[in-house]
Amino acid sequence: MRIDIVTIFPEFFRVLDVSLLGRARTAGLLDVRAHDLRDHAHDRHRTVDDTPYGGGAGMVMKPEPWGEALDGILDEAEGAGETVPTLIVPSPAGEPFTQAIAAELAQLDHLVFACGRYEGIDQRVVDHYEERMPVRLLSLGDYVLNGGEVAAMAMIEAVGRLVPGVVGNPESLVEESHEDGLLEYPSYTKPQVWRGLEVPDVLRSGNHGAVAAWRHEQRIERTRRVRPDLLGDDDA
Ligand SMILES: CN1CCCC[C@@H]1Cn1ccc2ccc(-c3n[nH]c(N)c3C#N)cc21
Repeated sequence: MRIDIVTIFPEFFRVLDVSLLGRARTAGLLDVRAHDLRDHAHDRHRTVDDTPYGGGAGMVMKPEPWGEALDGILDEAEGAGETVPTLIVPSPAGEPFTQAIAAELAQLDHLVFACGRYEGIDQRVVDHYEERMPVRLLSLGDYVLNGGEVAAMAMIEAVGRLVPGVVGNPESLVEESHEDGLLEYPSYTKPQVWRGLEVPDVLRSGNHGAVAAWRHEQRIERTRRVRPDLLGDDDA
């Protein structure tokens, strides 16, 4: 999978050079490229924002630098005969980002993240590119961030780890929280007793059926307690 990120803070994504996603990049499973939006602003101050039409506080990101940056990525993809990438725009006004959407995006060949700042990106950027490529406005959650970078990072990690081959043991992706609508079961490791707290006996029983049943019951109980909204009416 190729992932392009357009941002005024490309250095923010250097963290993607480490850990699991860093190894995936080295292995060629993920091709992540961060682009500096200011490289596409050609005035002396490399200006990417301006005052909002209609007045109001704050500044809005100008459409021209976005057009030049996104055209460059699209033109390269089209020139290489690749499938048209999907544009992901992190936004508090977007559709809630979920594990199901992460799994859907992990099937695609090429994602482009447009990370806004200030009060957001001129609406005509989304309107224009909806004519050229699939566009998804996605929200990380119901709270306000200062820009799209943190959301893009979270989405890239959630999607990247689902790309085949990135996670060494695909089994570890099964029964994760939200993977099948339930929260994950509690995990334990040695020592058997820590500060007077013991590992549940069933986990040391060697009875795999009993362990599986206990873990499933723990998932349902934890989901019912913490996230009853995830359960159907007859399970809540
Ligand atoms: C604060 N400032 C004025 C109010 C509107 C937002 C703006 C800041 N801002 C600019 C671009 C941008 C993109 C995403 C997000 C964002 N916030 N919360 C989420 N779940 C997000 C996502 N995903 C915030 C952004």
